[in-house]
Amino acid sequence: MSRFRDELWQVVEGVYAEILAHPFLTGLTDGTLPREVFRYFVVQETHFLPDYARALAACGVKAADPAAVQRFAGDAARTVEVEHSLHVELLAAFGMDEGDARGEGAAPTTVGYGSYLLRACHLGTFPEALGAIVPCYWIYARVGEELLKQSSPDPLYAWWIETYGNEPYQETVAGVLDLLDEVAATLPEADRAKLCEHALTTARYEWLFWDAAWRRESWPV
Ligand SMILES: Cc1ncc(CN)c(N)n1
Repeated sequence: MSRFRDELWQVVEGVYAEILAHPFLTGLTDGTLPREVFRYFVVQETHFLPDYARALAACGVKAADPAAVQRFAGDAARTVEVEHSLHVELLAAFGMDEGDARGEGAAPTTVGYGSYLLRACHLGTFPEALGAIVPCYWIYARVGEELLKQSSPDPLYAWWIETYGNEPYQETVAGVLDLLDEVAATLPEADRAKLCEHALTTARYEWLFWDAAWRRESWPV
């Protein structure tokens, strides 16, 4: 039986292929990614992750099913516990703390991506919120799984890869994809199309986020 996730993957897979081919990601696995580019990425993650956690919590508010409410509320908390903490530890490896990261400010792509997620999760329906949020989970899980096959000679990069490639993160994402299939089965075609549109936009933002780090994007004025 065909699953909605397979349909959705067809929508984002071209973007995912570009992500895997991006020099930021190939540089993570072969260890050639300049540390300064990774440091920039970690700083931007410390700006992004609180908005991501807020978007997850807002997505949970929209869910009708108590199990879905619990999932997104729990994932909002885990984002802070696991992902944000990882990035605070990575900052420490660069001799920085959260205050230093805040001092560097959020780049245009970070502001744009966080704002888009918050907008979709606050102003959209539950399926729209889900569409916007799913690529954040799924693309990181696929990237983690793929990169873990090679890992990295750089211990900092290997640590980052393991967080997303390892079982706990993969299991979390598998649960969200089961939920996605269940929800999509109840939706009219027009709502599924909207869900896919949001997913394509956030998948593109995922590419942009890595690309912005690669370019060390800053506000031009
Ligand atoms: C930009 C971005 N997107 C997704 C994830 C995975 N939660 C993340 N940590 N950062």
